[in-house]
Amino acid sequence: MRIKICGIRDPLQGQAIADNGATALGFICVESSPRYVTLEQIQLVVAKLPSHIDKIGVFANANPTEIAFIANNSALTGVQLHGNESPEFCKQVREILPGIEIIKALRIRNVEDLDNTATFTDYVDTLLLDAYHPQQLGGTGQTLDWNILEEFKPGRPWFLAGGLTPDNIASALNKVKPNGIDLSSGVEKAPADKDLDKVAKLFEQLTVRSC
Ligand SMILES: O=C(O)c1ccccc1NCC(=O)[C@H](O)[C@H](O)COP(=O)(O)O
Repeated sequence: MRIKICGIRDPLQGQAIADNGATALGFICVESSPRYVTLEQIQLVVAKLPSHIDKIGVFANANPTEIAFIANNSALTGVQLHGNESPEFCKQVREILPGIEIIKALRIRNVEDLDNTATFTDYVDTLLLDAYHPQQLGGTGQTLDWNILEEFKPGRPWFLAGGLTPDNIASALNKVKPNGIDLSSGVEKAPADKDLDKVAKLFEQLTVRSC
């Protein structure tokens, strides 16, 4: 299973989280977020990471040229579109960035929102399901309704996100069978300042489950 830890800013924290077993790290390229990172900060983190770690830039309603500039200049392996991007927009980004994983994040309120994920299947590599919050796009710490996800089998691999923590990850994975998980505030001391003890506890929980 893929394990993505999002909202990384500090190079040493990024390295430690990768050493713990994360398969992907996420960088928030959304200026209004308290986890925002500049291109230069991403470059410093990426320089410390092994090549097998996926490096994902998170954007929201950004210009495709800006997305491509950051992706190409920081060796990102993927971009996560976390705003109101349309399937057509995802297709455009995929054409501009061939060879880069395109992840579409969708904020799920109900079964209708879940059904809407099918409109993206042909235009993205991966889906990410996050909780809905009326004011914030992501990193909210809110969980979505796992009950409606029990039978969710989209035509693309998918990440479960939204309010996951070392304390609830086992319950989430008992109900839901995603291809990956994504955590941010559940393993933080403060926005973009990751708590390495919580990260270690997360991996302990995941190891216990896989035994
Ligand atoms: O984390 C942010 O601040 C953020 C801001 C704007 C768009 C997306 C953002 N985060 C995207 C992520 O992938 C988070 O990991 C995801 O929302 C889950 O966050 P959390 O509920 O805190 O685990």
